[in-house]
Amino acid sequence: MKYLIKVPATSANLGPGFDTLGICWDLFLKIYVDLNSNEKVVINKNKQEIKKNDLFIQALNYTLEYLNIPNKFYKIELDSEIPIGKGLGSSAAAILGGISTAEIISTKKVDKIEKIKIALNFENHIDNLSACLEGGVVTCLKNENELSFTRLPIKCDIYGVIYIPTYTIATESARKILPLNYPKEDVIFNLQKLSFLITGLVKGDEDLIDMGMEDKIHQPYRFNLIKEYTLISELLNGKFKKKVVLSGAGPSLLTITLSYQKALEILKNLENNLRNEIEGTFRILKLNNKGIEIESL
Ligand SMILES: Nc1ncnc2c1ncn2[C@@H]1O[C@H](COP(=O)(O)OP(=O)(O)O)[C@@H](O)[C@H]1O
Ligand SMILES: N[C@@H](CCOP(=O)(O)O)C(=O)O
Repeated sequence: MKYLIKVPATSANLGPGFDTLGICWDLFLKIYVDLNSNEKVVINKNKQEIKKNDLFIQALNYTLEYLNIPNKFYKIELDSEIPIGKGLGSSAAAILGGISTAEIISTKKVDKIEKIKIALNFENHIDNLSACLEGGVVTCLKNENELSFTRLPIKCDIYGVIYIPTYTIATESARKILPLNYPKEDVIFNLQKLSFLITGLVKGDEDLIDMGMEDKIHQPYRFNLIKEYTLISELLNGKFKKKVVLSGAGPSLLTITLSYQKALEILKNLENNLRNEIEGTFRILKLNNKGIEIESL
């Protein structure tokens, strides 16, 4: 038996939805699982063996043990399109990829909340995790008593134009720089912006989305780490009246639009104007409404 598991990239936060909102993209960690194997091996697409401390292997082994699966053989090949440490949820994809692979190997069903609970042993970002599992745009809830997520009822297409710098920022360090407490005005600012953003996404109203894509909880501290922010946001603000947010904890920068033509226009403009000034890459991402997919090969 052979399977392909496609685990999507995600952008957490979307500006004001810090630790709350996540969007799922058509960009994947692809996991090829062959159960007709007489060894246990996990390799990358260059046929190099993956190290045991990799999050995928850790989550796979943890889940196999959790499901009480005695030694089974498998050959797994990982082929990832998701850049690591750029704010596109590569770690959430690796963890959920490991959990979903264990599910396939074991033939036991693990429900979505159980998957999140297993994943929380490895990282705490329920915004990435729930968007990756569920697809679409997801809002999530985690406190001492509750763990839940739900997908926004969005009917429109959504395109992200994303700038991916050449350097990485570890999410852990981008969290350490945030304050412990916030002024009431900043919290109110975010609540108001988040309400507009969610309403704009649900109504398919790009003006409301643009009004909502601002934040005072994490971005003012994190933008300082991203030297290209001012150039990119001035261009997008001036020419297209668009807001730029961090994808996750950064360093990637993101704007969203409901029209592919507009996404293309923004992309070309950014590339043409900033080609000689910045080193990273621009690309268009499309909303993925499916979340994790499993195909028999
Ligand atoms: N298979 C893997 N894929 C992605 N990240 C991994 C993997 N295994 C371990 N990691 C760790 O997770 C980090 C990336 O996670 P994070 O900083 O949250 O960024 P991202 O936005 O890409 O998820 C890497 O620097 C690495 O230390
Ligand atoms: N809400 C988290 C999301 C981190 O996402 P990542 O893709 O950058 O790991 C945060 O903002 O810290």
